[in-house]
Amino acid sequence: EPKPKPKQWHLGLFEIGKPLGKGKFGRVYLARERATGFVCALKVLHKSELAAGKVEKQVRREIEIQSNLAHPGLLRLYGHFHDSKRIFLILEFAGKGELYKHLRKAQRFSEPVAAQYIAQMASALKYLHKKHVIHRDIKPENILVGIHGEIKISDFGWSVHAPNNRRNTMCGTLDYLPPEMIKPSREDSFYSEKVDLWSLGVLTYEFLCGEAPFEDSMVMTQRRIARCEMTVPSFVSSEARDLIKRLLVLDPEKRLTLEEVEVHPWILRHCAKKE
Ligand SMILES: Cn1ncc2ncnc(NCCc3cnc(NC(=O)Nc4cccc(C(F)(F)F)c4)s3)c21
Repeated sequence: EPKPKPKQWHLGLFEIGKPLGKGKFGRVYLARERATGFVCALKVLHKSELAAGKVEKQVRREIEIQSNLAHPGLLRLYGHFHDSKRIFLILEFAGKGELYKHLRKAQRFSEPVAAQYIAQMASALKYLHKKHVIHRDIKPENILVGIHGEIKISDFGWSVHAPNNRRNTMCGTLDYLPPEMIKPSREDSFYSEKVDLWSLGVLTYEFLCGEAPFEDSMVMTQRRIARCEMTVPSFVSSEARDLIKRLLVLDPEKRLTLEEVEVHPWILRHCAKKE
């Protein structure tokens, strides 16, 4: 049936609350829709900054991609609107904020906690990949925590439809990028959803060790990723080590599938589904 006509959102509909964080492109505020009391997060982007960063079309793509997604493990984008100078993203509010802050505070997560988070990531990524969307920017900074401690993958600014050989100038940390995105074997090389599986491996390592496996200088990081050179500390259990090793595989096709992640012994041991 025809999609209901989206409401005409505008800033006056919201009461703006405390700042929740600031990213590279603008700030996020707690907000409440006056008419309904509905609490959300409002991300304010300045058109001039987006133009300067040449990322307007990425924001448009994010809005388009996100408007078709609805999963508890993905932070919802409910709508957007703009005025002369700014674009506003109306986002689901994640009550427990940014996961990376919890990780830095705890230094590293216990194996049961890390396994629960990775299982939730796998479930959310399964939904995303079924929609042929690759996130491409899975890292602690892009994961939020809901009021019940559940994870929410957020910021689809770098997501694309698979398969994709778009070679955007990636900005920010290389730590999470798979080899095929750092040094595509051939000019027209395509990469697939498998890039998110590599990042899931990096995330598992960082949850358990408190730092990324290939952290190093820019050049060294690229070389270590390309050669998959990393060592897993001895305090990491052999089952967790096995999962990391089966995700951080150079050949994308040889990485575990999300289904295999969900039934990996390390995941099953810590996330026994309540029968
Ligand atoms: C901190 N915090 N605490 C609680 C909480 N609850 C909800 N949200 C929070 N924070 C906002 C999380 C985001 C979700 N979606 C985003 N999307 C985006 O920022 N897109 C975007 C912008 C500019 C440029 C580009 C581009 F094109 F360059 F990629 C892409 S940011 C919260």
